[in-house]
Order: sequence, then structure tokens, then C-alpha cells
Amino acid sequence: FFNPLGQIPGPFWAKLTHLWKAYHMYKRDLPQAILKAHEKYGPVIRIGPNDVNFQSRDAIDPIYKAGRSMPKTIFYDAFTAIQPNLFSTRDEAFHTVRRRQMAHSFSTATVLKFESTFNKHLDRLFHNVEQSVGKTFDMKEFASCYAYDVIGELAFDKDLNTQQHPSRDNLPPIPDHILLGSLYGLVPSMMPYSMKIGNRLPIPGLQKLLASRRQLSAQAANWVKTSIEKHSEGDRGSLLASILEARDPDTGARLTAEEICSEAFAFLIAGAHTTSATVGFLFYHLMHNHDAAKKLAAELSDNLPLYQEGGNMVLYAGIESKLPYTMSCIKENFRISAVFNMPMPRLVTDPKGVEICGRHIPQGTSVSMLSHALHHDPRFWGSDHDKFIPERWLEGNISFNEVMPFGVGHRACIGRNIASINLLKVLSTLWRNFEFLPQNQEEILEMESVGVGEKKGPLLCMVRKREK
Ligand code: HEM
Repeated sequence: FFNPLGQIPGPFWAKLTHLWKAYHMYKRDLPQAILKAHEKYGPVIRIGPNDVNFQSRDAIDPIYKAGRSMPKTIFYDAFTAIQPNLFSTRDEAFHTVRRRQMAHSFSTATVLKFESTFNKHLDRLFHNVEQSVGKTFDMKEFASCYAYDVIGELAFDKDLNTQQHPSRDNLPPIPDHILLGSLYGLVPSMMPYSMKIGNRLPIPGLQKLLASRRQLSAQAANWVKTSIEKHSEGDRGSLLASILEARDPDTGARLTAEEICSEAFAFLIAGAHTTSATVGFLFYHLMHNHDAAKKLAAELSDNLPLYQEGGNMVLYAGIESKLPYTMSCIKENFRISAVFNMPMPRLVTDPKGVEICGRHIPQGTSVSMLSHALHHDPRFWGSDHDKFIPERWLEGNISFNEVMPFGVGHRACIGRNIASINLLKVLSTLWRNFEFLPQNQEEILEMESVGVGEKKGPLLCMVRKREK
């Protein structure tokens, strides 16, 4: 009766307890549950006792472009692995300095200096796909190993080479780490205790996961230590080397070994699964949409030569403008299957509260948006929002600002250039040289999300090599 959010509709249990979100996160269907709740209750809903979620582009600016007055909420504390890092910190002053310190290392110009790293791993991916001609294989598994190797080498300056024997069993359980963080973070009242309690609960699966997390972070610390030892002044030949050279813009101070380790670890967690899941969805959509696949192949063959192993890899510079249809496939995939699917919560700190979509939201409320819900809003995208239609980006005059796969504002993804370059190179190289065919043309796409969504189950396919 007296709760100022009492008038905002939403699922019954969500108004009473954070466990509604945690339950759906555990079931790996939180994005679908929130979208369904929007379909039932409208664009402004309660997804927790103190959480309001918006499905309207009018909410983007007041939530994500209000700067320091809307910091991240306690949800993100669960993603602090070693020390506070750029992704997880709630301290806006800390964030400003750290982001300025590292921004240069993520600019397009800097990332393109590491293009040979992308090429090396893409060559291995190419080789693995080529070796699979005539067989059925899981493209998701290939993409996971590829993404882990590329992001691992960028973050740690170390060739992890899981593509040598591409198997999910050789990868650390990054999706499980994300699930654990998301579950801990979604029940804020438990946050100060959940990590401590989690360490003591006699649940074998949980203890195995926590042990693998400790092992990965110890390994990461070792890799960073080795890199620091071999680093020489002025060397910016890799992302890690570039970060080792990064300075605090005010004091000129460099990041300490622990700080670098924490950031590098976060790059792996934030960058590897998001990239491989995006590749998985993109290849699924193209394999199940003949027209789009044909147009894509035609554009690529008009503009790019076939890749001969050991020859020259597709170079990023200048290809974006030559490949409008390819770019629209990538954009449409980001829309229809946005992988970053945690509601990105921000805290209202203004004592007067804020006005969002005509609603007064009081101080202390957690407000959020979910890409999946925004990208499937039929009021904006039409009744065919569930269809993969790259043409909407060419004909509809729609701007990429209508979607938010990388977040928005000062906390948006710092790795966006890495992800975009990676995707364009992978898609153009593989689709130019191979025809991908799904094992099951009738398969219906289902997403499962641990906070980052991926196609449920394997992506079984076959390939034919293109001759011209
Ligand atoms: C397709 C790939 C990717 C997607 C869809 C994606 C998506 C996102 C999103 C939506 C956010 C905002 C999160 C929020 O506000 O809660 C974010 C932040 C972030 N991402 Fe990515 N990301 C991708 C790749 C990467 C890569 C490759 C890296 C690093 C190598 C990376 C590092 C980060 C970091 C450090 C942040 C926090 C930025 C800040 O708070 O200043 N991401 N990402």
C-alpha cells in the first residue's frame, strides 16, 4: 500500500522477492521471462521489490546517459574477481580514471595494430573448418575455442592454442562463472555473505566451480607476471603490453601488477563468451535464412578473393564500407540475438528521484533495461521482430543507436572495437570460403542465458568449400 513503486505492475512474485529474478537466472531464461512480463504488463514493470525495468528507447538517456548520478548497483560486486575492475566497480571516480587510462589501448587504431593476432587464430579456425569438410561438426565449439584463444592472447599475451584440439572440455567454465556472478548479484541483501557462504557450502558442483575459478585466476596472475618480466619500455605490441604502458592521466602512475591482472581476467570473462555466443547466433541465423545467406555470399565473392591457407587474411581496413550487406547481417544479429542479457541495473541517487517515461522513480531504486526486451519490442520493430531480416538496416533508415548490444553511455563496452573487428573478419573469411549447411534445417532456435545468452545446444553443421 505504501511502497512508492506499488503502482508499477509486474509479476506477483517479482514484487515481493528478488528470488523471482534469481529463479529465472538459474533456469537460464531470465531474458524471456522479462520480455513476457513486458508483453503482459507494458513497458514499465517491476522485476524485483526495488527494481524497475523499462522497455522503451525513451528510457535509455535518463538511465544510461545521466553520468555519475546513475552508478552501477551492488549487482556488479559479484563480478569483482581479484580487485575492483573497470566492469565491476561502482566507484564512479575510480571508473573515470581507469577508463581514461585504458581507453587508448582499445581504440580502433590500437586494436588494428594487433590484427596479426586475430589473423593467426583465424587461420587456425579456417584450418579446423577445412578439416571438417564432409563431416558434421559443432560450430559453437569451434567458435568458443577461437574466441578464448584470441581474447586470451590479447589479454595475457599468451598463445593458449585450444584450437589445436577444439573441444569445450579444454576451456575453463566461463559461462558457469558468469552464472555464479549473476546469481550472487541478483540477491543484493545476500551479497556481503553470499561469497563467504558459497565457499563453505558442501555442494560438490559449486565447490568444483569455485576451485576452477581460483585456478584460472592464479593462472592469469602467472601469465601477467611473465608478461611484466619480459616487457620492455615502449613496447605496445599487444593489448596487455599497451595496458602495461597505460598511465593515469593526472598522476602519470602506471597500473600495478594486481590491477592489470584483475582487468585482464575481466577482459577474458567479459570478452570470450560474448564473442563466441555472437558468432554462434550469427551462423545459426545465416544457415536458416537462405536468401540472406545467398546475398551475403554474393557480396563477399564480388569483393574478396578466396583465402589460400598461409596466404593473406582479409584485412579489416576499408572492408566495412565495401560490404554493406555483410554489415547489416552483423547488425541484425546483434538486434535479434543480443547476447549480453543481464538487465544492466543503475541506482537512482538523486534525492529528488528521476522522471523516466513519465514515471517518478524515487532515490534508491534500481532501474534497468534489457537489450532482449528492447530489441523485440513490436511497437518499434513490427510484428516480424522475431525474423532475421538484414534488409531492415539497409532500407529502413534505422540507426544502430536503436539497439544496445554493447550498452550505452560511459559504462558501455570498452571492448566493442575488438568484438566488431573480430566478427567482421570471422564472418567474411569463413562465409567467403565455405558454404555452411545446418544438420537440421527444421531446428527451432532457443536461447539460454547465464547473463550472457547463447544458442541452446550445439550448432551442428556441415561445410562445402567454395571453388570461386
Ligand atoms: C560481442 C561481444 C561483446 C558484447 C556483446 C559486449 C557487451 C557489453 C555490454 C552490454 C557492456 C555493458 C555492461 C553493463 O552496463 O552492465 C559491456 C561492458 C564491458 N565490456 Fe563488453 N562486450 C563484448 C566484448 C567485449 C570484449 C572483447 C572485451 C574486452 C576484451 C569487453 C570488455 C568489457 C568491459 C571491460 C566492460 C566494462 C566497461 C565499463 O564499465 O567501462 N567486452 N560489454
